[in-house]
Amino acid sequence: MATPADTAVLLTNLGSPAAPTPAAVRRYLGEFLADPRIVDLPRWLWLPILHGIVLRVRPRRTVPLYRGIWREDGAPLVAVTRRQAEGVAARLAAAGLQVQVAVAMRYGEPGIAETVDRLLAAGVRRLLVLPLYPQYSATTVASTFDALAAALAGRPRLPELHLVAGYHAEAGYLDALAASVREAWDREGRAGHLLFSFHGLPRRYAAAGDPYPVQCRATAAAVAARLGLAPQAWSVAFQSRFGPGAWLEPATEAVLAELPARGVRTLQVLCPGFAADCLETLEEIAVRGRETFLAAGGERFGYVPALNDRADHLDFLAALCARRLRAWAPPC
Ligand SMILES: C=CC1=C(C)c2cc3[nH]c(cc4nc(cc5[nH]c(cc1n2)c(C)c5CCC(=O)O)C(CCC(=O)O)=C4C)c(C)c3C=C
Ligand SMILES: [Fe+2]
Ligand SMILES: [Fe+2]
Repeated sequence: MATPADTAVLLTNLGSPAAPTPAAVRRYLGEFLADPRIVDLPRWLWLPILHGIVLRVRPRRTVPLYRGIWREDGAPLVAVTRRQAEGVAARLAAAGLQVQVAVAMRYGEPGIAETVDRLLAAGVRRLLVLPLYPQYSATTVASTFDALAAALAGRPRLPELHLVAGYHAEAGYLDALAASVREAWDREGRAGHLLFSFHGLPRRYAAAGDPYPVQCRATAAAVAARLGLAPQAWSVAFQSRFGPGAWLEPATEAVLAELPARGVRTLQVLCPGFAADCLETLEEIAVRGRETFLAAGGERFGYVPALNDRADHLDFLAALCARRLRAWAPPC
């Protein structure tokens, strides 16, 4: 079945600074951390802290980390998302679906507003938005929706919209994760433990009804079942804690420091919540996480890369889009 050419698929992800420089990191963090979905403190309290302290201090720490992961084609997260879009576009075309596939970042470039403007100017009347966050969170998926709504505000003519609000239990996603672990086992041997590390979240967001931690645990359990892992051979932890206050536990950093004392000498870490490798995986886990585990007495540490542009990942993402597009009744 052919879908009209006035249909577009928009793949979105979080975004990265435009360059690994203090000014670019400050600009990116300023946009990111001013999002009330990310930091829900009252504006009168948070904005002076953000501008007076965080944006002065944090770039000093993270610019060198971004420099360490930067590649010829820029920030890994953005470069990988572009490759994902190319792969999804090729697969949808091969399946007979005539759609444009575009990329936008929630923070930084290319922005959601400019991308939506461009698509609408090109005649797009139906927009399928796929935020590349497998586990739903208000901080990510709902924030993407907010940006989309802002981009459309005041327009006389809105497109039809479809938002994919997570895919944590989709078989194609879980199969690709399990395959990526099996390939790591073939490459470097099977470690004594598999740690599933997800990006963390303030505990009060989960208490207010964000299903994110429940979905993270469900994803991990489903992958562990596919791999036939015994209960003691895997566990879940949450990384990338930011600021004071209680975040989801256990913290990845603490688990990495404790595992050797619990008899785990060889470890592999999988980060299923990240559709593309980024600062939080390539630096926080693959570099700093490794150091923490080895310094605590661990002997072998392996980071299993994100699904990135693996063929099975792109097959799954394209199939997900195709299913939603085909179920979308033609406009009257
Ligand atoms: C209160 C702060 C933060 C919340 C809540 C949060 C949720 C959240 N983030 C991701 C995915 C990513 N986060 C990334 C970087 C990053 N995250 C925060 C803070 C919060 N995230 C900061 C300040 C940063 C920037 C880096 C730093 O200064 O430490 C990234 C990587 C970006 C990159 O450029 O590579 C991703 C991806 C999810 C999935 C999530 C909620 C579930
Ligand atoms: Fe984050
Ligand atoms: Fe981090």
